[in-house]
Parts: sequence; C-alpha cells; structure tokens
Amino acid sequence: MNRPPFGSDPSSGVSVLGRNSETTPQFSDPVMIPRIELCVEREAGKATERVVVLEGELFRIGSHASNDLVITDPRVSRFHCRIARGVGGFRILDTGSLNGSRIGGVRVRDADLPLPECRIELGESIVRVRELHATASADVPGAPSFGSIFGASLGMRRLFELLKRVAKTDANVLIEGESGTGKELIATEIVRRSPRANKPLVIVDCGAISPNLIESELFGHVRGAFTGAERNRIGAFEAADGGTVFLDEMGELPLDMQPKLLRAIASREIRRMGENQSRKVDVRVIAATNRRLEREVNLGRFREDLYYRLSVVTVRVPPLRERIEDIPLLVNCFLAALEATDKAHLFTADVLSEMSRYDWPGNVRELRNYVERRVVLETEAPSFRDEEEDASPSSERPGPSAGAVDIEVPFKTAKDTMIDQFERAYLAALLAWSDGNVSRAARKAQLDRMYLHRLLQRHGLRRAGALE
Ligand SMILES: Nc1ncnc2c1ncn2[C@@H]1O[C@H](COP(=O)(O)OP(=O)(O)OP(=O)(O)O)[C@@H](O)[C@H]1O
Repeated sequence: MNRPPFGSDPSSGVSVLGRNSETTPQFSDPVMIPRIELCVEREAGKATERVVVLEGELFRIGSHASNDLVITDPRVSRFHCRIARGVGGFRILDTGSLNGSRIGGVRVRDADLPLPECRIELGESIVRVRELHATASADVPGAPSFGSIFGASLGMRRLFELLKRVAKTDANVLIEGESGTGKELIATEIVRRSPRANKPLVIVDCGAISPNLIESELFGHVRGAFTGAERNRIGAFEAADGGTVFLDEMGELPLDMQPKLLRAIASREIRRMGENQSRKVDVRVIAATNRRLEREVNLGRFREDLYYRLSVVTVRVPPLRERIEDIPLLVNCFLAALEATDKAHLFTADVLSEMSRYDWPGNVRELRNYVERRVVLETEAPSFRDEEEDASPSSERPGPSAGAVDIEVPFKTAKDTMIDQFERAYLAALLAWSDGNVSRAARKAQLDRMYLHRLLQRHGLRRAGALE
C-alpha cells in the first residue's frame, strides 16, 4: 500500500483520499511526552537510592542483566515486570514473576500505575514511581506512516522513530504484539530499509510447522536424514545467507529446538539434519511473538540465553484498542488500497465513533476486514453493534450466498471478502459445536490445532491472541 494523499469531505467522518492531492497530514507541533522517574528505595531488604527516568515506550524490571532496571534480589524474578506507556498514562504488567508485584500491598498483574506517585513492591525490594513534568520531544516524526505502516497516535509515531533507527543496524529484533497488530508488516519494513534490503528475506512461521519438521525447515536436511527425506534440502538459514530470517510466532518454537537456534545465532553456524559438518551462515534474525517471552522464560518454557540473543532490540506494537485515534487514518488507507475512496460516506462520524468504542480483538487485521466487508456489502449507515454481534463466536450468521456477487467490486477484493466471511461463519459454528474447545474443534474439522488457533486469532474469535 502506498502512502495515500488526503483531501477532506465534510459529509463523512473520514477525510477522503484525493488521488491527485500532494498533501499528507503532518504533526508539526512539538509533542509533549509524559515521563516518570523510578527510584529503587530498597534492594533485597537494604535501603538504597538509585534513580532512573523512563523515556522510552517500555521499561523492563528484573534481576537479569538485560533489564532496563536491574534489581539484585533473590526474590525478584529474572524478568519480573515491565512498565509500558498506555492510553493516557503508564501501565505495570507482571511478566509471570514467581513472587508477584504489589502496589500498596495488592498483587497486580496488569494495571494502570496510580500516579502521581506509588511504590511497587518486588520481593524484598521497593521501587518508587513518580510522575515528572512532560517534556517536548523532537524525536517524534511528523508523518503518520513508516512505509506501508500507518498510525497517527503518539505510540505509533514513536514506534516509527525507533524502527527508523533499528532498520539501519544489524541488530536482532524481537517484535511483540497481539495478533493482527502488524508485526509481519513491521519486519518487512525493517528489512526494506536495512543494509540487507537486496539480500534474501526468508519467513518461517514457527506456529504453523509441526514440531518434527521445524528443524529441517530452519536448517535443512540431507538425503536419508529421516523417513521421507528423499533428497537434500537447504533450510531457511542457508537460503537467507547474507540476508534476514523472519521467525514468526517465535513463542511456539519447541524447547528442544531452542539450543540449535541459539547456536545458529550466536556462532553463526548451522548443521543440516543428518550431517556432521557445520556450515557458516550470515543471517540477521527478526522474531515476532504474540506471547510474552519474558513470562515463558520465568516459567522455564523459553531459554533465557536465546531470549537474550533475540531481544537485542524489543519493539512493542500497541493493540488497536490502545490507539483508537488511528482508526480514521487506517480506514482511509484501506479505502485507498481497495480503490474505494468513493465509499468514504459509509464511515460517518457516528460509525467511527461506534468503531472507537469496540475492543478490536483481531486488531488492525480485523479493522481491515471490517472495512472490506462494508465496502463489498455497501451497507448504508451500518450499526457497529451488528458487527460486534457478528464477531461473537456464538453467531450463526449464514455464509455468503454464491449468487450474491457484485462485479463492480474488484475480483480479488470480492473473493477475499467471501473467504473471510466463510471462515468466520465456519469457525463460529465449529467453536459453538466444540463448546470452545480448540483441540476438539481441530479434530472435527481435520485441521492442525496450531493452524486453527491462528485462524481463530485472526478472526478475533479468541482472546488467546492477546499477550499473556
Ligand atoms: N499500522 C498498519 N497500517 C496498515 N496496515 C496494517 C497496519 N497494521 C496491520 N496492518 C494490516 O493488517 C494485517 C495484519 O498484519 P500482520 O500480518 O503484519 O499482523 P501480525 O501482527 O503479524 O499478525 P499475526 O500475529 O496474526 O501473524 C495486514 O493486512 C497488514 O497489512
């Protein structure tokens, strides 16, 4: 999708995309960035005073040396908790710590920080958090896009600034975000702007490959390595030599594969299955996950050393519900991509306002599907409530009728919309049949369980896509 130029139409809630206009909205006023100060008042039971100021989007606290605030306390987990910017404030998220995080004696898992001042209790340590005066930042880009990624919210524009810096380096990157927030888009955009742009980019979806095939997928095999290995095959790392491997759904990588991946990253060597000889490879790794890997590390389900190698830079993509101000811009972009800017009247100010109250469990992907559906069905003044009901797993909405075609809509758009509607209807009925049990549903539909899981996340029919 190219960056769309904007015009405006007072009759609709979104600005209409004028194809010949040169103007793109820019945010030229200095942006005020809220800041907080963290002071370690007590560490492992002893009084102390160490102060740090949170300037970025994400701040990790724990006993592991890679945290932004390292606390040396045997009762503090390696990745204990994190503080992130949220809507109009800051949130604390406990990342599966053993002894918990408390504020005022109350255990918190995911909560707004009660500012202007509060104290977080971690093990035998106390961190005081204090709100500081917001400062003007020159670091927030004015343009509400980064290549094909769009977002006008402060969170997204700060993300673009980070991506710009990350893209120029050769550092491994870990992209965290719920399903449908644009992680793959971000990975592709980083690669496009990196020194490896003209080298191969190989994408491996760790969640969609069965555990017994993943080693061959990543590192290849030689003939006879296992039953069915009839010829030599190179894996993703060799295919990407000199370029980049994008490991999607990193949290699904089986534990026994993790040391092999670590070796490939740390010593830049791989070994094809069934072969003794090692081969040198030069690959940048970008990984994405919709699970909290810190939590997986604390629980012993993900190797700490691999996490450390992968998360040289961590990029957190906020869910759409935390940046609802992006919705009008995204609607515009999708209308432009569909060559349907003349349908902007379907998105009145009232519709947009209803859309901003919806939770968007399927994030930007769900929003794009919603826009496509409205365009194809040409629903006049749609009530967003209908959509919410349609999205519920118990919905019995019938699938599209094969006869209902509109040749005014481009073939690909119409086909994608039909498939999308079919998938939603099928999955909703399947889940209703299995009482929400995904394994039973997968057996019934003869689908791979992981694949079904991803389909459900994609359609916003499962909260499991949420970072947990
Ligand atoms: N900020 C954005 N601007 C424009 N399009 C976006 C944006 N974010 C996501 N999209 C679109 O939403 C869809 C989903 O994006 P993508 O596949 O990158 O998400 P994801 O986080 O990798 O999802 P999953 O975890 O399910 O693989 C794509 O069509 C993508 O182009």
